[in-house]
Amino acid sequence: MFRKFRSLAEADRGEPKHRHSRDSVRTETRPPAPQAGSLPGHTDPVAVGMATVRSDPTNEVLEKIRDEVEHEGHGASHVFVILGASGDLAKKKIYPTLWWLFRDGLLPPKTHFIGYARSNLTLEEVKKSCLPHMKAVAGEEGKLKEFFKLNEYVAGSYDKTEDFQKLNKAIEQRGSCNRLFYLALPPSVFETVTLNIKALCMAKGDKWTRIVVEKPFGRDLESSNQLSRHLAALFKEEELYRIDHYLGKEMVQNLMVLRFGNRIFSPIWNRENVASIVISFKEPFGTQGRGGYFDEFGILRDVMQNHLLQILTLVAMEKPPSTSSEDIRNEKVKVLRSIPCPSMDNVVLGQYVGNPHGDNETRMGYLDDTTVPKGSVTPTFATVVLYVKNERWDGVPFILRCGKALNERKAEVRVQFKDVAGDIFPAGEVKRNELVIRVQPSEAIYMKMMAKTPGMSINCEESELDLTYGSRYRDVKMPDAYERLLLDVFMGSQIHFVRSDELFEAWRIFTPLLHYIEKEKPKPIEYTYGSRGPTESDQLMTRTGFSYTGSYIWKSTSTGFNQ
Ligand SMILES: NC(=O)C1=CN([C@@H]2O[C@H](COP(=O)(O)OP(=O)(O)OC[C@H]3O[C@@H](n4cnc5c(N)ncnc54)[C@H](OP(=O)(O)O)[C@@H]3O)[C@@H](O)[C@H]2O)C=CC1
Ligand SMILES: O=C1O[C@H](COP(=O)(O)O)[C@@H](O)[C@H](O)[C@H]1O
Repeated sequence: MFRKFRSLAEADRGEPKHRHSRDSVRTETRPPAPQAGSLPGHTDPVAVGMATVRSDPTNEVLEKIRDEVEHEGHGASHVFVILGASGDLAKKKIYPTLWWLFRDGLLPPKTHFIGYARSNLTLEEVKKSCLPHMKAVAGEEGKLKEFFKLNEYVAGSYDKTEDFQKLNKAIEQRGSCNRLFYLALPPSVFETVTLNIKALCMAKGDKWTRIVVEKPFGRDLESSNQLSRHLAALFKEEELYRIDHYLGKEMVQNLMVLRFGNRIFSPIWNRENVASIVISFKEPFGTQGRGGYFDEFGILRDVMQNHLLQILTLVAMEKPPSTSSEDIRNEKVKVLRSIPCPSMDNVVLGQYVGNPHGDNETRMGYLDDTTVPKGSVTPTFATVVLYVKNERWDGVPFILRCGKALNERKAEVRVQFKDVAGDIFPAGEVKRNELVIRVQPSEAIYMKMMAKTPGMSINCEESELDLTYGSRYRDVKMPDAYERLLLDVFMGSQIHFVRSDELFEAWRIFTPLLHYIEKEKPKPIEYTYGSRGPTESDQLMTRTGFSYTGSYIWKSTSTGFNQ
């Protein structure tokens, strides 16, 4: 009755050959409930099957998980502490995510939530600020009330011992419990907060503590290493969960299955066949008053060094021996270690200016944002071409592109294949194949390919094999990236979290470029709000191996697709 599926915990233990149905997991081969204090690799009954929860059109899996949570929960209490509870991330992402997980019965029973921040707030005030983002609907009032009943708010500084003693007391009120600390905090208080957690708030006895860390993980190699050393002195690597929320996105997670679950791609996934790989991130809005934060980091640190580079590793890595987090992350690190720092010739930096013909918002350039320092040269757009110097990829450009205030919202991976050798068709008729994995919006995988024009003609035309999720998986509700990732933290799976050596390599690749920008302050190329970015970016892409013909026309036949 229930679909056969593997839980993330099973995957993380690297058990490729087990294909238990949910029932068999429960009745026959289910691993023992984790002992309190267990760390990654041990199955948490709560999380079993979470990867497919929202994919089941009939919600049977969801029901089943609820049932298991209720009847087979191993009994430990959990306290989830949100440090920085008064902030933007907490109200827009963390509280809403916890609410959705709670609402769907996916959290362990006896989970409590403690918000902690300097502001003197009441729980009622925290609730008021989060509610608009929680998307609760009519009929959920009772459940919502239950959720907030499990919440409390503690006001305290980020550096005083007595405040963390107070926090610890609040946690202890919940009895002996596993503790999760989510650091939704500015980097400036990171060190003092973690020192205080370690000194005063760790779980006792057989219970575990997990620390979830949000980016930025430093601002260059040196500062990141310093932070890593600091954290390593306090916590074990398996206690640290460095979030890159792109690793929680459906299509990013799908890369593994697409690549290693299909025979068809593996033989062509190499330098013999691939001309270029473009990994893009586009946003149609500017800094929207967040310019103060953004200006300190710029688009390279904000998006490219983390999200796009993480995607690159999943596209380029060799097949790991198993699906365990360590095996996967070992392969990702190998890819990063094969990437030399980019040369300035292979970099285009841009900054948006207002569109004089636009509306109020789009008329504003980056420098018109009052929170941005005057004359800032911080890039809001970047294209950087990287090369993976290994046997599989040597010479293939990995073109990373990201920008704010562009013409559309889009994140995608575009694998462009080489021209057909010995072409027998009229010159220019046959275009390159492309495999496009659209991460957002409206998830899709499509292969652009040549086909005979239907009918009496014998011409070739561009067409596609199209897996549009909106029509193929019409009733599926995709979980938000944070939902998957927070559940992973509860279950102790680190597959979708960044390990410290990955972080080291990511900063190694980008630090010389970042330092060059800081020192030399090259003026970024202006591009208009709402455009595709600087034309110099297209030129760089063409020069390094991407070919754009502009001839492809997509005809949507799907009713489920709404772009
Ligand atoms: N299942 C589905 O939902 C499917 C949807 N489609 C849709 O069809 C449309 C076209 O498909 P797409 O694959 O993008 O094909 P296109 O050939 O239109 O675009 C290919 C690539 O070329 C880039 N590009 C666009 N204009 C230029 C230019 N002037 N110079 C250089 N590069 C350029 C685009 O980048 P840039 O981002 O900069 O514009 C894009 O990366 C898209 O909206 C796509 O989402 C297609 C197939 C299936
Ligand atoms: O990490 C970040 O990501 C968001 C984009 O996330 P998405 O899930 O909406 O694609 C970006 O807006 C922000 O600047 C950056 O810090």
